[in-house]
Amino acid sequence: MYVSLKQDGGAGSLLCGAEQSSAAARAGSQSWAWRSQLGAGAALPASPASPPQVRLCAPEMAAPKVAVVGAGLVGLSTALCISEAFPGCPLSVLAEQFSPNTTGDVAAGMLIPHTYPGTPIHVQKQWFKETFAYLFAISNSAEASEAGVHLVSGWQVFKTPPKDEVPFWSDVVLGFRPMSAAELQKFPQHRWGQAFTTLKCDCPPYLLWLEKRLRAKGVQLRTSKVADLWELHREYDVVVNCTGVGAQQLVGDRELLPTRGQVLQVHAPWVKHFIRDGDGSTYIYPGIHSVTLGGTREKGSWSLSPDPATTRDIFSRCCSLEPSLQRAEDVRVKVGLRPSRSAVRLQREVLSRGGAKLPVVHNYGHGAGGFSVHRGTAKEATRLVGECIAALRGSSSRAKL
Ligand SMILES: Cc1cc2nc3c(=O)[nH]c(=O)nc-3n(C[C@H](O)[C@H](O)[C@H](O)COP(=O)(O)OP(=O)(O)OC[C@H]3O[C@@H](n4cnc5c(N)ncnc54)[C@H](O)[C@@H]3O)c2cc1C
Ligand SMILES: O=C([O-])CC(=O)C(=O)O
Repeated sequence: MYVSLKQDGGAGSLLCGAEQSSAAARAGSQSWAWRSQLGAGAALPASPASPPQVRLCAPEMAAPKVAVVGAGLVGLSTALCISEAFPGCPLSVLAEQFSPNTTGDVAAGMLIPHTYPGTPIHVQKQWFKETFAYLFAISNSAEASEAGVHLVSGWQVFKTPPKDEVPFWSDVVLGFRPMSAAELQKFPQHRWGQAFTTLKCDCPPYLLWLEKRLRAKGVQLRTSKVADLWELHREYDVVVNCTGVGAQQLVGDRELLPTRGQVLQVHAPWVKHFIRDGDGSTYIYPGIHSVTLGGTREKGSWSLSPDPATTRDIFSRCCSLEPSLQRAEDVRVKVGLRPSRSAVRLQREVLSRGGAKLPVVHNYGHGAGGFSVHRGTAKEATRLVGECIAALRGSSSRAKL
């Protein structure tokens, strides 16, 4: 894959080859030109693997106003992708909560995919690949420490070898291999394991980095609870729904359920490698400033209160994997609700009332794997926003005939 540097409106942006060619394909079907807002972003370095910028020119129609509802990992990364692809469209992020009060602020932010049974594996793999490539570029840039994005190596250990010894994501992470006998000696209760290097996004830093990039691009970030997406139709032309588990109430999605997760964050700076029990119940994930110990998965529970018995249980399970954690200090307990669904909902919908219409793009339901796929799903949501804009243009020019 080749990389080229594109100067545009005063702000450089790195576009990778594959994205440039799809940009050309998409731009071919849209021939508008929006006012460029790129000047505001000139102080920041280029975004790694930015999506294509589509120049749209419709003198007869103002640039469509876009609202992203939700300021968690998914809302912020989707807004960033939209602002990179459609720099002339006024964009706002509206959310009841921002970092440090979102689900991603609880998560370890490890890139180890979880399988969505309702999404084809090749699609999940593509989302993971795009996300990995995007974050790998950040981890290799001078932005890495501010963004909280870093490489981490370690082991996933199993009491009995899994059916799928080589998971679909094995050629995306770095250096995937079976563990050696010497490595397995560290885990006397486990018989088999995988060693690899992956990426981790520490939060809040990663979320704050996304917010900073959005502000630099002139995106408005507003605290606001939306009771009904339709209430946005007077002010916005396209709405993107990234409300996580909040979508259950907002759009009445009964397939979406919370999966409660409790984790501990501890000070144990000597722990440098991640350890994950292959059954997913117990994990130790070292970050830049603390180590995340987990976890739990309680389907259907909406409780955000930490449970002291669960805290003791997590600590004891982690100590049995890594006994040196007995010396860990400064234990903080966090709880979050994973937005669980059989498949991420990535879909266009047109709401209509009394003859008026509001195009909506849904992007929610990332469950336990939001970090692993967020850039890939943000790109797909951005493509769907492009379709909404093209449809608006079509109806605007038909109305003029
Ligand atoms: C304990 C735990 C550990 C995890 N570990 C990992 C991991 O290591 N790797 C990984 O890939 N994933 C992990 N995850 C999963 C990951 O954190 C989630 O998939 C991801 O954070 C979901 O992001 P989101 O933006 O969809 O949701 P959220 O962060 O919940 O954001 C939803 C946003 O929508 C807003 N909102 C909701 N309703 C409304 C409304 N009506 N009006 C206005 N705003 C609204 C909220 O205020 C918020 O801003 C973990 C999750 C948990 C809980
Ligand atoms: O399972 C893991 O490795 C971490 C995670 O994604 C979660 O707890 O949701």
